[in-house]
Amino acid sequence: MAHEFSDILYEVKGRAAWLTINRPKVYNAFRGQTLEDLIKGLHLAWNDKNVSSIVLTGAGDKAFCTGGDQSAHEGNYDGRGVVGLPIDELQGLIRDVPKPIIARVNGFAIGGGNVLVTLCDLAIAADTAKMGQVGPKVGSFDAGWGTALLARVVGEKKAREIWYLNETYTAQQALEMGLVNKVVPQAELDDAVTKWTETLGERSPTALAFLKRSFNADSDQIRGISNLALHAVKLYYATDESKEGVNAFNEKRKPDFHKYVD
Ligand SMILES: CC(C)(COP(=O)(O)OP(=O)(O)OC[C@H]1O[C@@H](n2cnc3c(N)ncnc32)[C@H](O)[C@@H]1OP(=O)(O)O)[C@@H](O)C(=O)NCCC(=O)NCCSC(=O)c1cc(O)c2ccccc2c1O
Repeated sequence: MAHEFSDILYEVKGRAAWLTINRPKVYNAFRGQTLEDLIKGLHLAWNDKNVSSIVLTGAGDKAFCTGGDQSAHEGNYDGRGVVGLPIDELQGLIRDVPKPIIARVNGFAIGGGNVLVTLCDLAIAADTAKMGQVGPKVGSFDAGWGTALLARVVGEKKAREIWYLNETYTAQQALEMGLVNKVVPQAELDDAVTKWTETLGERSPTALAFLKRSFNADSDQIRGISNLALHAVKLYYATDESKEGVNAFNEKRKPDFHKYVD
């Protein structure tokens, strides 16, 4: 059965559903509709008995996902939900789908894109991929999954460095800090991902589902911090300080936050 989406591609290959964010002109940044499509696609994959694992990726070779679409961000984003994006629903769903989700990191994974990698069960990166957080540079923050779960994955000092300094890390550095499981040459990315989806297709789905739930149970209180932080971000987005970050990115200049120091 063909499924119509505007912002993603949905394809079942073997026993895996591949969800590809298809907005290469904005480096696969997401707007409200992109998240609606991803949510629908994940539900499709969850309910498809032929699907035993899910691949999340971005179109082209430049970007996996660069987070919220800054051109669709005027105080709030352009969709539904607390900040105009059903981001809490998508992030929760990535954890709730009882099937392993592999991030196929084909390029930049920045901001909310990096949070998606953090949330996925597994991640394989092309050697050309680059990862990082930009929140304090662009007037945003994704606290909860973006911070507390990241700290579990890479360690607290590293997570603080990533969020405070906003450097861009290579795929090899991401591997060393435990943010991705494997790095392969870009030309071998699809083969590496397919090999893992084939292996997962041979494993007991019920055992995998129990394992995923058990890993989740240990960190699920972070969901509460995420929900709380989303409301904090909504208040922050209404400030001139946050708007300076968004405007600076869209105007391709450095932000000037000096006057906001308390
Ligand atoms: C990814 C980059 C580091 C690439 O830099 P580079 O210099 O190589 O290229 P350009 O900057 O010129 O980008 C090329 C091209 O793509 C457009 N683009 C890139 N990212 C975005 C984006 N996110 N939105 C819109 N457009 C984007 C860029 O404008 C260029 O277009 P041209 O037409 O001019 O060619 C660098 O681009 C970068 O740092 N991008 C990320 C910018 C960003 O601000 N991302 C959002 C961060 S905030 C966020 O993601 C976020 C998401 C959430 O879901 C949240 C949920 C809850 C709370 C907070 C959240 C949150 O903060």
